[in-house]
Amino acid sequence: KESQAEKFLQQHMDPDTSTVTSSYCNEMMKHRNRTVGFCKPVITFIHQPLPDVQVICFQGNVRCKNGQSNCHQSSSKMRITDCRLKKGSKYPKCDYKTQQLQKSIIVACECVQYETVHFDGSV
Ligand SMILES: Nc1ncnc2c1ncn2[C@@H]1O[C@H](C(=O)NS(=O)(=O)C[C@H]2[C@@H](O)[C@H](n3ccc(=O)[nH]c3=O)O[C@@H]2CO)[C@@H](O)[C@H]1O
Repeated sequence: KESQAEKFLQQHMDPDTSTVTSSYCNEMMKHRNRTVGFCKPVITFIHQPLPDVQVICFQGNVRCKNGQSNCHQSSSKMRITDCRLKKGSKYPKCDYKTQQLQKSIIVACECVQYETVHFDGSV
């Protein structure tokens, strides 16, 4: 069974892509088998080297959306792509809008290895 940290990498990391095409999200959601069983409403992919993301666990500590206090906000903007489910798309035809952005991101970190385990949002 993959750990939360491995799941985060699988679900959110794409360091090798710098610019995306309009079909990026639909392709990624298929390749990363993120559309198993239902269409996830929002998924963000991060186009930064892994160390740039792991260091966020040592940056601004902020409250998570779920009230936990182990979220951290990146002190610099990150190159990301937001994939948002288009209205009216029905599983298994999950149709996503691709939006490339540069924003500060908020992730949750596990205190043990200080690994990113959850994407909380971007601001
Ligand atoms: N503080 C914590 N500390 C430790 N663990 C924590 C904590 N909080 C949750 N987990 C765990 O994380 C796991 C998980 O997958 N949570 S998830 O909410 O579904 C992820 C969201 C995110 O993937 C995506 N999204 C959302 C916005 C956006 O801009 N971009 C974007 O991609 O949508 C999803 C739903 O919002 C789950 O096991 C939960 O228990």
